[in-house]
Amino acid sequence: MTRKTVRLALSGLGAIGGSLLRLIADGAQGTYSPRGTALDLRVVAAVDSSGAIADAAGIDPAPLAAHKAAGGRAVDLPGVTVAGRTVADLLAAGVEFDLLVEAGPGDLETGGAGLAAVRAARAAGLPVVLAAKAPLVLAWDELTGPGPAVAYSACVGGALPTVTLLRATLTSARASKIEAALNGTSVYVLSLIEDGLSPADAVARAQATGIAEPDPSFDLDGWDAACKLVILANATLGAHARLTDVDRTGITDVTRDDLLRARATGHRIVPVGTAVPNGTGWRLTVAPVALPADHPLARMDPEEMGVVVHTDVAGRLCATTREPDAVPSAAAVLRDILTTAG
Ligand SMILES: NC(=O)C1=CN([C@@H]2O[C@H](COP(=O)(O)OP(=O)(O)OC[C@H]3O[C@@H](n4cnc5c(N)ncnc54)[C@H](O)[C@@H]3O)[C@@H](O)[C@H]2O)C=CC1
Ligand SMILES: N[C@@H](CC=O)C(=O)O
Repeated sequence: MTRKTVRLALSGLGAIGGSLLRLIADGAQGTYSPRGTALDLRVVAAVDSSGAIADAAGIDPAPLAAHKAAGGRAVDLPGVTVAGRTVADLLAAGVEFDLLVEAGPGDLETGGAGLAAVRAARAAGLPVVLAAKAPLVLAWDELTGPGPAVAYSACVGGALPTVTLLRATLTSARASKIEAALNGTSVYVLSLIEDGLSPADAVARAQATGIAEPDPSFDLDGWDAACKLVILANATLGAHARLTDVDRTGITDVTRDDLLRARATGHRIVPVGTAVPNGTGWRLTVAPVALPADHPLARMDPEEMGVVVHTDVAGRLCATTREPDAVPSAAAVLRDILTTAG
């Protein structure tokens, strides 16, 4: 069996980055890639809002995760070299790595530090695994065009391999509609409000799980769902969509009375991203929708996300995933690392 060391740079050390570090510490080393190579994953660089750190011998992932979980700054971790503030600084300082994982906050205006990090890595010939969606949504053609690989399965429904599933299905069938409830925070928050929690308490509970965005309005106003719909539509329908193409309504105006009234008439209000053909392309919408109780997305439990694809000849395909915290998305990042580097 071939063994290969993969040197990782990890940008973003929060819920996703921390969970990934713990997965690596718990035994991802030696994990077999899809091509059968045994991979030894070594974190040689890490970046958070305090700056960039490096150690060519490897930064022990468990102490780094514990340091961050305790509120520490990366640059204060004992025994590492501080090498500037960004991924570009790491590269300029001669820090060598094989793959960048981008798990920092998203900036939907400019792409922010995340997009800059991805561009720096690719300019250096390095592949990238994304948890952050903003770089992909803003620079779709660039990041999916020629150049080093960019893997992004964690961006579109956590551990649920939505893109793989839809691409396989649509090889021999045409989609007449896609329905995607892929913002876990909105699904969870609406369920808690229906159970009687105040909106503020419901959001606080979602934040405590680690699934909410650093700024939860990114979830509640439908931005995260819109990003996921754009990525899904571009990756599987060839939609060439941008964020501005999505007709977006968040969940903040949905009240407990609305939720209970829907229940009383045999419905459930679910935040859904929908893609339907509009003659020339695809009409993309994100909105809370009252679905009949027997609809697959109405049957989800509060911690589930799901996707439904209606086709001409392959029937109606549904898939759901239960993700109570950020670990399944970190597992999706790990899956992309193994697939990309193995
Ligand atoms: N939490 C989840 O379940 C999922 C999150 N994502 C995406 O992954 C990304 C990270 O999410 P979380 O870990 O939940 O966020 P988080 O808020 O828990 O962590 C963000 C991390 O980024 C760091 N950071 C801030 N500014 C930075 C900069 N300029 N350069 C590098 N790092 C910087 C922070 O110090 C923190 O360590 C987001 O883009 C999110 O949309 C994707 C799938 C699931
Ligand atoms: N904030 C997101 C996390 C994953 O993308 C969500 O709630 O689904």
